[in-house]
Amino acid sequence: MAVEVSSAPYSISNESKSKHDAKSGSDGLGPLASVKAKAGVDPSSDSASDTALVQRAEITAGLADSAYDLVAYLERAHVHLALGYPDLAAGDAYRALLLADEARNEGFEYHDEAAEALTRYDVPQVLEGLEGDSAERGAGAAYRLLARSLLQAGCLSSAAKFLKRGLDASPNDTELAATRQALEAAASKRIGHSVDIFAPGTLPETTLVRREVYPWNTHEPDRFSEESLTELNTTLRRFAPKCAVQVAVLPVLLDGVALEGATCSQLGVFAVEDIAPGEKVLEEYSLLTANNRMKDSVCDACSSELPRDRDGVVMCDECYDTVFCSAHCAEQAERYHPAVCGTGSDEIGKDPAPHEADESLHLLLLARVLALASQGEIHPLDVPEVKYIWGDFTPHPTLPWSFEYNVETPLHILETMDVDIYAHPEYDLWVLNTLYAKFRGTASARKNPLDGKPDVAAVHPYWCLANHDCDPNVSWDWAGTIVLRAREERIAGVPGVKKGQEILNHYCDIRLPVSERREWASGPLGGWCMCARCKREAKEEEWASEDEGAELGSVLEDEAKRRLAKAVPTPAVKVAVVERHEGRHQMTSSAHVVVRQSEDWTRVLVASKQSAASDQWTLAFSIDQAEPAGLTLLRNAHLIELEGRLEPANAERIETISNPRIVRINNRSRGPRSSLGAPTLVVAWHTSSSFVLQDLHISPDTKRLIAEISDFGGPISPANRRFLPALASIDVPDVVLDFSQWECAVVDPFVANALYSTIASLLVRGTHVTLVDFNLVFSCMADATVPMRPARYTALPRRAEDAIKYRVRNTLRAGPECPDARAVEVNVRQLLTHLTVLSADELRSKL
Ligand SMILES: C[S@@+](CC[C@H](N)C(=O)[O-])C[C@H]1O[C@@H](n2cnc3c(N)ncnc32)[C@H](O)[C@@H]1O
Repeated sequence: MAVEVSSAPYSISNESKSKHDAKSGSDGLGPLASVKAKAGVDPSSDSASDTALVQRAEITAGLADSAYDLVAYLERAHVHLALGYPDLAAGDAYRALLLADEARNEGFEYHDEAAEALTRYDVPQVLEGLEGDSAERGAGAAYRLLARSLLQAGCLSSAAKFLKRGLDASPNDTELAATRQALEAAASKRIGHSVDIFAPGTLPETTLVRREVYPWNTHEPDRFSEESLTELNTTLRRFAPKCAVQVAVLPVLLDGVALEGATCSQLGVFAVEDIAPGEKVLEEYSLLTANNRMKDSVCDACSSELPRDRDGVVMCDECYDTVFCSAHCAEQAERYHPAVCGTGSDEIGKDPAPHEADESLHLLLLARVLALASQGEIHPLDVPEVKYIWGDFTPHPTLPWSFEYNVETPLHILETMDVDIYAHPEYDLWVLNTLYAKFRGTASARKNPLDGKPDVAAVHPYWCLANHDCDPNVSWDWAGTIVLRAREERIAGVPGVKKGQEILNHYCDIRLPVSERREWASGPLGGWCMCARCKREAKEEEWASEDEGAELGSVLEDEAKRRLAKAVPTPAVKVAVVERHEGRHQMTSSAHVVVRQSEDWTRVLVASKQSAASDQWTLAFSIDQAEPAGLTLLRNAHLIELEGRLEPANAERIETISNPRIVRINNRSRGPRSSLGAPTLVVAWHTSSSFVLQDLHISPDTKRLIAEISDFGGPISPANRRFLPALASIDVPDVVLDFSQWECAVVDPFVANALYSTIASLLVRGTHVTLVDFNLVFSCMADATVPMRPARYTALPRRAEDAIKYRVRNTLRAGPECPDARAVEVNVRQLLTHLTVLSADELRSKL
C-alpha cells in the first residue's frame, strides 16, 4: 500500500473557524444535523471531509459509552488519517495498542474492561487480515497504524520503532513491508543518503506542525466578543488597574522577509489612563510555571528562588519534598498540587539532556495544566491560565511535535496521576496539541546562570497579551510575579504611556542590532518584526552594507582582544606526557599548561606553552566542545605538577603499590595508575581533575571499587561533575561511593545530577552500588528539603531514591531495546534492589 509522506500534518486554520464552532450545535436540528453540528460541520454540507468529521463525532460518542474499546480507537485513527491528522491517528493507535496490552495481560488494571469490549465484535473490519486472537490482532493493527501515521506526521524515529515491533510480531505482514519501503525512502530524502532505519539514533524524531483549531473544538472562545473582553478585563483590572485588553491591528509577519501593508486583528493591552514613566503597569501572579531541574531551590508554585535562609518557606505535609516560597503559594497550590502529591508524576521531564531543555519545559507546563484541570475538575482548555491564549499565529508549521513529548509522556504523566486515560476524553491528543500550541510563543523562560540552559518557564496569560515592539514603552521583570513597568527612557519614543496608547512589550533583547533582534523575536512573533524601529534600522543597514565587511572584521578582532585581556592565567602547570609502548610507560614529551576556570564555572580554559620562557597562549577551549588537543594532552599526562590555585591537591605524583589486598590510589599517588589485581581498589577523590580515572587499568581480579568522594576543593566543582561519570565507566561488579569525607559544603545541582546519573548508570549495568554516609552529602544539596539528619542515618532519603529511579527509568527507556512502559517499571524496581546504604562504620566492619 502506498503511503503518503508529509511533514506538515496540520491543515489550514484561522480564527474565524473557531467562531464558526462557537455558533454550531444550535437547538432544533434533526439527529444527523445535530451530529454534524457537534462535529463542527455545516448541517447542509455533504463533502468527504465533512462525512469523516461526522464519523469522528459518532465514534467519539461511542467511546464515551465504551471507553476501553480498542476497535473504536483504531477506527477513529483511520478517520483521523482521512481528515489529514496523522498525529491524532498516531495518538489513537497508541491507545489501541495500550488497550491490546490490557486485554492480553490479566494482571493489568483495565484487563477486564478491555477484554470485555472485544467480546462485542465478531471480526471487525479494522482487524481483518490479521492473525491471532482479537487482542493480538488489535496490537497488529495498532502497529500498522502507528508506523504509518507517524511516518506521515514526520516522526521517523518513532515510526521505525513501531514498525520494528510490528515486524517482529508479524514478519510477513505486507502492509508493514510497504510502510518500511516508504519509511526508507522518506528517511533517505530527509537525511540525504540511504540509512539503516532500525539503527538506533539514526532517524530524526521531531517534526514541525502548525496551530490547528480543530473543527470539533468547542472550547476556543471567541476572543473578540464582548463577553470574552469583559471577562478578561474584569480580571486584568485587579492587577493592572490602568489597562484594558482591546482589539489591536497588527502587521502580518513572514519569516525571513519584510512584508509591507498586510494587517490582521488580534488582542493587545492598552492604557485606559495615563501611566507615568517608572510607574508599575501590571503585576501578575501565575501558577502556570515549570522548572526542569530535579534538585532546584525554587518554589513549586511560582518558580521564584527560595530564600536562602528558608524563612517563610512552607513544605507540603503529605509529600515532604514539595516546597513553596510562602504560605500564599502553598495556598494557591491547592489548585493543582493535590492532584500530583506523592504520585511521582512531577518528576517526569526533569533533568533533561541539554538539547531537550526547551521541550521539557513545555512538557512540564502541560503537566501543570493537566494537574490544574484534574484538581479543578474542569476541561484543560477551560483552565483560566490558558483559556484566552491564542498561541501560535503563523500560517506555516513552527511548532515542534514528537511522539515522545506529545503522546507518550503526557499519557505517562496522566497515568502516574492516577487518571484513567480511557475514561477521560478531555485529555485527548487534540487537547494536548492545542495546549502546547498555546504555550509556544507565550511562555517566558529563564536561563540557569551556571550553564545558560533554560530551566524555569512560566506562562502569564495577561502579560502575554501585550504585543511586541523593539522600542517598547515598558520593561519586564519576573521573580515570583511578573511586573511590567513604564520605561523611563526609550530609544526614540516618549517615556510613559498616554491613555489610549498600546502597552508595547519586548520579546527580544532590544540592545541588539536589527538583524539579530529579528532573528531572536521571529520565534514568538512568527516572522520578522516590522515595528517602526526595525524598518528604520533595516534601511540604514542596507545603506551601510558596502562598508560592512571591513567594519565586521575590526569588531571581531576587538572582541577577541577584549576576551584575551580578561584571561588572567594562574601559575603554569608542568605536564609530562607518558605513552604506553610495548606494555611500558615512556615519557614522550612535556609541556607547561595554564589551567584556569572561567567565571561562570562552566568552562575550563587551558593554555599551553611550548616552553616556560614563552608567555604566549596558544590554545583556549571549552570542555563542552569536541575534544581539543590540549585536553588530550592533559588526559594523557601521567605526571602532573600543578601549582595552580585551583588544583593544589595534584601537587604530588601518582603512585603504584603492588599486590596489596586493597590498593588505595588517589590523585597524590605516584606512578602509572593500575589496580594490579587487588581485590579492592580505593580511589580517593578530592574534587580536582578526573584524569586519574581515564586510563586506570582494572584487572579482572578487582571485585570492588571504593571511591572516596570529598568536597575538598570547593562546593561548585566542574571536576566532580566529570569525575562521577568517569567512575561509571569503570567496570567492576561492586562499587562503593564513600561520602564520609564530605565536609558539608553545598552540593551544586550539576554535581547532584552527575551523582544520581552515575548511580543509575552503574545500576543499569548490573553493578551493585553501596552509598556510604550518603545522608551527609544529601543534606548538603542545594535544595535538600529534609532537615539535617544524623550522619549515620542509613536510609536513602525519598527524594534521592526518586531521583535515582527517574534516571534508571530514563536510561532503560533510552536504550536500544527499549521495553514497554510496564516492563521498564518492573526492571526499575528490580535494579533498585541492588542499591545499599551504609554508614562508614558498617563499611569498615565489612572490609
Ligand atoms: C504573546 S502574543 C501577544 C498577544 C496576541 N496579540 C493575542 O492576540 O493574544 C504574541 C503574538 O502576537 C502577535 N504580535 C505581537 N507583537 C507583534 C508585532 N509587533 N507585530 C505583529 N504581530 C505581533 C504575533 O502574532 C505573536 O505571535
